[in-house]
Amino acid sequence: MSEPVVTVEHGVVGYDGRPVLRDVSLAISAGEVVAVLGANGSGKSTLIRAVLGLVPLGAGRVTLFGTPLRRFRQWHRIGYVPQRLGAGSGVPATVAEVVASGRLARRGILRPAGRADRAAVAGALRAVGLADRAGDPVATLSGGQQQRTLIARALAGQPELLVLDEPTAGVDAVSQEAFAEALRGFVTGGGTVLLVAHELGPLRPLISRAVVVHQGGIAHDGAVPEPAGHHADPDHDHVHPHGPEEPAGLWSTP
Ligand SMILES: Nc1ncnc2c1ncn2[C@@H]1O[C@H](COP(=O)(O)OP(=O)(O)OP(=O)(O)O)[C@@H](O)[C@H]1O
Repeated sequence: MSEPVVTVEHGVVGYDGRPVLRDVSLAISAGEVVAVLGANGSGKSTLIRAVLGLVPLGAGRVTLFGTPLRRFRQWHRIGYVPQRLGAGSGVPATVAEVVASGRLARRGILRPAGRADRAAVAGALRAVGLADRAGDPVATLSGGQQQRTLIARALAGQPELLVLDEPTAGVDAVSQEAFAEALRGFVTGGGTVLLVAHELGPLRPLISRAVVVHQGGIAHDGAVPEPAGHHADPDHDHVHPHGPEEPAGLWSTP
């Protein structure tokens, strides 16, 4: 089997001496689409930020594409979309400029954009359904369109791994569908995805594996849990047991 894209071994992360993740181990293989789920404040963002080296590990080990995190330099292989900034960030850049900034790690700051850069930007804009807004200032877009712009920015770098923190939170239904479509294209092309989500919505059919963070550890690693309320569906086959390990409130967070 090919080398895992991401591994976390006995990861411990805390802020100001307060532990958030106590002992987390995880391995993600190429082509997987892994959703990190869990209640508010359970440490989902902390987990993916630790994977990217944005918060330090108190103990344990992370590798990316087989290389220990501290020696990893091939950041062009990873696209990251952080949790959404608040509205009205006042960025005057156009949609195309923001997406083009996703090429910087590939082309180096000083080299002018070439044909491959322009093609990648155009392709990423098409993938998220924003080709017709390329010249518009980002600030004139809806929140969902702004989020799609950030996803296009990550796609433009033609990464092998996409890391997304709540990509569809507070995003309108049209943008959620557009995002799911873009992600489907990325995965069909062999990409690997690690995302944090509260609600999977239209992403649900794309997710191959769910990891539930609960009380500093991983409470579940496997099939995507059913959303709350699903049991009431008349066609729901009741075959799985309700164990005490089901974290309360997993699907009921706002
Ligand atoms: N930079 C920070 N400094 C101090 N504490 C932090 C910091 N970032 C997160 N925390 C705390 O760590 C805990 C986990 O936060 P994290 O953002 O990882 O959770 P989450 O599961 O992603 O939550 P949400 O679903 O609300 O985004 C929370 O109690 C949070 O308040």
